[in-house]
Amino acid sequence: MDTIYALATARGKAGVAVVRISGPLAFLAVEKLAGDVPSPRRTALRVLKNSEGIVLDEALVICFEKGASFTGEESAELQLHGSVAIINAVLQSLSEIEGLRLAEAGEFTRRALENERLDLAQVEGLADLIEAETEAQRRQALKVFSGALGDKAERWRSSLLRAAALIEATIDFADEEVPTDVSPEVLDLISRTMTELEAEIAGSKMAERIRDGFEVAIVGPPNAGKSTLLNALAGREAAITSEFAGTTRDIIEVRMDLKGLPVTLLDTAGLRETSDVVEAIGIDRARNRAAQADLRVILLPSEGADPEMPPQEGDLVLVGKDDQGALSNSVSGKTGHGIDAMVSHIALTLSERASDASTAIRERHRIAIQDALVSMESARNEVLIGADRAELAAEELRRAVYALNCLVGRIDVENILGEIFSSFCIGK
Ligand SMILES: Nc1nc2c(c(=O)[nH]1)N(C=O)[C@@H](CNc1ccc(C(=O)N[C@@H](CCC(=O)O)C(=O)O)cc1)CN2
Ligand SMILES: Nc1nc2c(ncn2[C@@H]2O[C@H](COP(=O)(O)OP(=O)(O)OP(=O)(O)O)[C@@H](O)[C@H]2O)c(=O)[nH]1
Ligand SMILES: [Mg+2]
Repeated sequence: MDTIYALATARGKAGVAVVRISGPLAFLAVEKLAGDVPSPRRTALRVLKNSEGIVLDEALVICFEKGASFTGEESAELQLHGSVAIINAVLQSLSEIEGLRLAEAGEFTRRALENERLDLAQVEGLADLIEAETEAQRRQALKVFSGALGDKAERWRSSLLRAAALIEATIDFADEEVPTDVSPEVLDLISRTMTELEAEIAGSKMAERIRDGFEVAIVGPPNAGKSTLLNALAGREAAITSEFAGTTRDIIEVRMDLKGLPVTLLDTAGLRETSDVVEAIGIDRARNRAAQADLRVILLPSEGADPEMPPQEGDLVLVGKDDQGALSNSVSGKTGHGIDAMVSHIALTLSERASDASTAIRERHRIAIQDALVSMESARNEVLIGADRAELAAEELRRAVYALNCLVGRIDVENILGEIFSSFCIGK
């Protein structure tokens, strides 16, 4: 096993930079740079020197013994002054030590997985935790990182294994005079587990939304003030505005943290009949994207005007350009009137939906759970057909267990690891 090292903090100037080392030679590397190996898990202030005795930095050094570290391996941290030159000098010195090499992206976490410090779902939670930009994303990722999905999978798994064991027992004792009928208990175990899996699937779309962000589209006729409103929300001139109807053509996207929720706001072309070919393309795009968005803010040019798109549940229909707030349902990108109320409504609507989110946060999870459900459904049918189908029922249950094993990465890991770790940074 190689000993790996990497900068664990972001590149560039910073107060402190952390270099991580993990593997069998981690302590040796510390000894070469710091002169000794400080007591494990205690911060020690040391002067770091390279092999020629040149002082590189005064740093805090922490050693973690094998079996008691993030990776599970012998590891160490060098907490340096965060200067580019110091980081480069320290990384250079480490590279000169025989048996050490620079870590690949996510390699520390990969080792934590291999040493069973984390399961696969936790690794994915950790990836999301590092990516998290809003409060909702942080909470969701932390839940998965702390093992919530793995815990559930373990419960489902043991229910299915128990059902399989009950069935297998009847196969072994099929010759007995009065075999006990286990099917009610088996059916109950399967049904209850299926209900839980179905709930998990139902909430997974919402969990993916929290991960990737909600889309909120601003739609309405040309000149309603859509782009001005977007700019007001974004706090910058993201879209061109003008007094000419038909100014916006492409969809303009602005990513925002809306009261803790990740939201991509979409400004769209004003909807109208037009003979301008390019404008018509823009209007087509606007309609399609807006129809797919999680929520629409439909801007009307005046009170009582017909909405350009039929509002769906949760959509906001507002009259634009109402600078003084003369109307109750209105907004002005120019004066900011009504914007707070609008943002509150959007945040409330989306967070109500977000509360249905499950711990299955990725498509991979949803597919594994769906696979398990298909097998459980078949198992249930076999049990219902009768005792002579016991072997088939047990086989289907084993298949469902296999799918759950994939979910937490007990098996079939290698081919998905590459994809998962490609999103990690070096040093994690
Ligand atoms: N400086 C520093 N801060 C950090 C990390 C780190 O590696 N270094 N982390 C890294 O991502 C996170 C903390 N996660 C960690 C998880 C496990 C262990 C660890 O040593 N685990 C041992 C001992 C557990 C214990 O003492 O209770 C183990 O699991 O055996 C360390 C950090 C966030 N902050
Ligand atoms: N008084 C007032 N004028 C506004 C307001 N919002 C926009 N305007 C003006 O109305 C005109 C059109 O604004 P835009 O934001 O470009 O309108 P739009 O809905 O994006 O128009 P298209 O891109 O053509 O669909 C510009 O001259 C803006 O300055 C507002 O809240 N109050
Ligand atoms: Mg516009």
